[in-house]
Amino acid sequence: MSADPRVSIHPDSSVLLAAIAARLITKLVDVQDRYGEATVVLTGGSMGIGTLRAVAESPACPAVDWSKVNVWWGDERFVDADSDERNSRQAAEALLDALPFAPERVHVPGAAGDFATADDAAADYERRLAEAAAAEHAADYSDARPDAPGRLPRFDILLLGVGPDAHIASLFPEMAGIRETQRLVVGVENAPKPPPSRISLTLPAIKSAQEVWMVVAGEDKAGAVGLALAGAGHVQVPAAGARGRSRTLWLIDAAAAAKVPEELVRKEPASA
Ligand SMILES: O=C(O)[C@H](O)[C@@H](O)[C@H](O)[C@H](O)COP(=O)(O)O
Repeated sequence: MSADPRVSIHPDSSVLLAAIAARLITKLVDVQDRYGEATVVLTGGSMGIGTLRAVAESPACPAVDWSKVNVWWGDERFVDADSDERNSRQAAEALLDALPFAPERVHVPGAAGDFATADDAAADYERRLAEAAAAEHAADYSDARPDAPGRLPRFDILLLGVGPDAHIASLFPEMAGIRETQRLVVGVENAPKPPPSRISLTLPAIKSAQEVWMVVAGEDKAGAVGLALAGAGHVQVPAAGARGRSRTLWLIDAAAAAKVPEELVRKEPASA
């Protein structure tokens, strides 16, 4: 089961980021109302980190009980733990350090100093996901979630940026990661976007999320966005394969929307 994409276009990237932040806060509050906790999967890049900064700046930020938010990463750069290139470190600076997140709920993928290879760190991350899935299974959170797949905890919202080549997380066109159908996490070497070593959820893991939100801005993304929404194959255009179980939301600015098929466009009010 997966949801067809819906597209929401905002005039520019700063309006877009504020709108994504408002939407994310509202969604986290709704999920917490229902289950007592909520799970978000973060991503890197300017839009992934910009979203977190916008959440921190939002007046509605305190509406979320941040101590009951579970955090995972859709991908991480396999570099030393204290490197500024780490998605998790950038996320900490943008949002997590300023709020009362519970350390045991924040699941940072392994770093280069702790594992010999990105594959080793990926295997560790996959094991931790399975442990979280098993723990959830014993708790109310999963009782309310009969559709949760066995090897993954439930992901309520999974954020993805999109590269100009249409990569998502660290799944790049034509490479092994985007072709993976069994493993949930892979180590990636020779990524075309630096740094070259990375860890990434695979498409089956991404597609387990209840909601997948694609957060994209800039005219250099228009081609990738247009192809993805026109239904290209996911091996060539990884972003085309990203789908949530109940919602697939493309939150994009006008520049990135230049090549979106007209029938998919749903205009947001400028003030949204
Ligand atoms: O670690 C990373 O580099 C990312 O997770 C990557 O998938 C990113 O989200 C896209 O490249 C979009 O990045 P921008 O938002 O900066 O264009």
